[in-house]
Amino acid sequence: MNRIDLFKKIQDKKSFLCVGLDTDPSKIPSHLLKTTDPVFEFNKEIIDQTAEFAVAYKPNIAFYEALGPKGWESLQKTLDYIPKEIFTIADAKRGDIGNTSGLYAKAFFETMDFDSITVAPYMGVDSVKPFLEFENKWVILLALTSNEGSADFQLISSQSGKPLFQEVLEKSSKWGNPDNMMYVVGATRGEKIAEVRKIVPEHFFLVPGVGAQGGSLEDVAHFGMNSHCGLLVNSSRGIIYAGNDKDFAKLAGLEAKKLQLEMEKLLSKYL
Ligand SMILES: O=c1ccn([C@@H]2O[C@H](COP(=O)(O)O)[C@@H](O)[C@H]2O)c(=O)[nH]1
Repeated sequence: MNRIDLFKKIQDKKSFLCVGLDTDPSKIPSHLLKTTDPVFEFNKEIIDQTAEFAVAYKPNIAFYEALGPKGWESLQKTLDYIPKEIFTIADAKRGDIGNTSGLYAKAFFETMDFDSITVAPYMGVDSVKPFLEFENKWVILLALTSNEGSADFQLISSQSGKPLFQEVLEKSSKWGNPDNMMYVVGATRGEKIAEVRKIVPEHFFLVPGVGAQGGSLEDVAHFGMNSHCGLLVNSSRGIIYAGNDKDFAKLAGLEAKKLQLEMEKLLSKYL
């Protein structure tokens, strides 16, 4: 899916919602625990109830790999179940020396058919480029993350006097282009989102941190939206754990709808 297709989906659905599939077995409602694959059954019901409101799904890979081979199987089944027109993100935060990155890319883009993967920029150009060699696939590079610890490195001044996240954006935006690279920018970063937008006006941002982490959707749109929307805003726990009984998926659908309606208003306000 290219940037224009993604924008079209956003316009059609009046939504830039990404639903995070951070499926924790300890939070799965008890009636599903007797099925052969509770993680997949949970995801399936969540997808059924939220697909109408979402333009992307983001399974966080940690939740699946922690379960061993069975977890990878649940992940693959989940990926296969997501409707083909919805953008998929492997939130894996990979990146290593070139030949190893190449195999991470093969794992997520070929063995599994994700549209995109999150990548850490710390090891530099040769760790990121192998992911960019896959046609119609996207790298989503960590730029300014939503967690408190992001200040430890991302906000410190580099040799040039600029904060490190600015160096990451300026340098990495030359490795790819707005049609194969996005950036992770936390919803908790407020006005700093505008600083990121100034450096990379055309790129999409994947924005985690609304919902459970308390980031403001209004601020994200105000500081981050561009003429193609340029935003995929993720909520994981706030949606998928809206309920914990037999009606969990219905409640998740209602949460997704609530966010979609807010997004619809923001799209007509800023576009
Ligand atoms: O800066 C970042 C980068 C990634 N994440 C991930 O997004 C989701 C957020 O989950 P919520 O439950 O909506 O808080 C989760 O998978 C994180 O690992 C992030 O939060 N911040």
